[in-house]
Amino acid sequence: MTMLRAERVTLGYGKRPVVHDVSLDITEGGVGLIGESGSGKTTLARAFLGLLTPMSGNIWYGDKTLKKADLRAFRKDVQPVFQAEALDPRMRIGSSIAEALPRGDRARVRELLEQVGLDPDLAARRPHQLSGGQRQRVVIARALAVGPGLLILDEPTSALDVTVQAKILDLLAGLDTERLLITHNLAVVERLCRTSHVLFAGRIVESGPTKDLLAKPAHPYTKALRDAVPKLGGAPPEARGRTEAVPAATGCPYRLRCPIAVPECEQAPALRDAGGGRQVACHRAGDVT
Ligand SMILES: Nc1ncnc2c1ncn2[C@@H]1O[C@H](COP(=O)(O)OP(=O)(O)OP(=O)(O)O)[C@@H](O)[C@H]1O
Repeated sequence: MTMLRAERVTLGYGKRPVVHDVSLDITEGGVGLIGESGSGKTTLARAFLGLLTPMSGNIWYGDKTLKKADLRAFRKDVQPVFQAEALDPRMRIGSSIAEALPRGDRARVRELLEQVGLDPDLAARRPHQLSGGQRQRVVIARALAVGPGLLILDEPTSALDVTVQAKILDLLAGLDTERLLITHNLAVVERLCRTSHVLFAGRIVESGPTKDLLAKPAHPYTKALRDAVPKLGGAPPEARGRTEAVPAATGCPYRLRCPIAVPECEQAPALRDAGGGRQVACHRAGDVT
């Protein structure tokens, strides 16, 4: 079942588009948006939350566009999970969660704290009296308060150390709520997202089942992301192409960094079907391995 759908969405600030002609469905099993800083992940998430109106294209919620949807129902059903730093430092944890509940139901606050693996007595504390991992659990409890069908998570674990990260990922994996997850961390999408989309310079360059995409990337950028994951005790990742080059304004946006670019890449490749539920925008997709 598709909960939300972006249909040929272009997004920007002022007149400057930063996400170009993106189509994607939020389906069961978790959907990941992967890409480096500035690739447009947060911008796309803001559009899915109804906080940014597309310059063109539509966001569909069921059979209605967000412009026409019942926004009260939508706001209950689709909840953001913000970074833990967004918690009000002056408010007690219990009040922060109660604020999200109708009539500030205190018994429900305790239930929610238990659901995210926290001692309900922590409700009396303020955010600075909790660890980073505990704070992130509070943020998740707050998002779950209204019983959403979909969580939109922006780097939910990036501020945490690896062992705490793993516990938060276990918690998220155990929830029966759908999720759209934004991250630059491939291990996170591997754990939580059945399907992933790789964004580069505001364009989807590759999509497909996460496992297949990481096992056998069809786009050189996906491969570079995968190969850049540091391995403990391993050699540093091989530097390929010019990793610092800005995206090309014309043709394939990745071509200035791409180690296998050819003159044909001056023409922008379309996102095309690559079989097995995968799509890729690369003239050299067959040569990436
Ligand atoms: N409020 C804003 N006003 C103008 N430009 C913006 C605004 N927010 C983001 N941008 C620009 O839009 C582009 C995409 O930014 P976005 O935050 O969506 O990327 P991101 O992939 O989420 O990056 P990060 O991982 O660093 O959060 C960038 O070029 C950024 O400078």
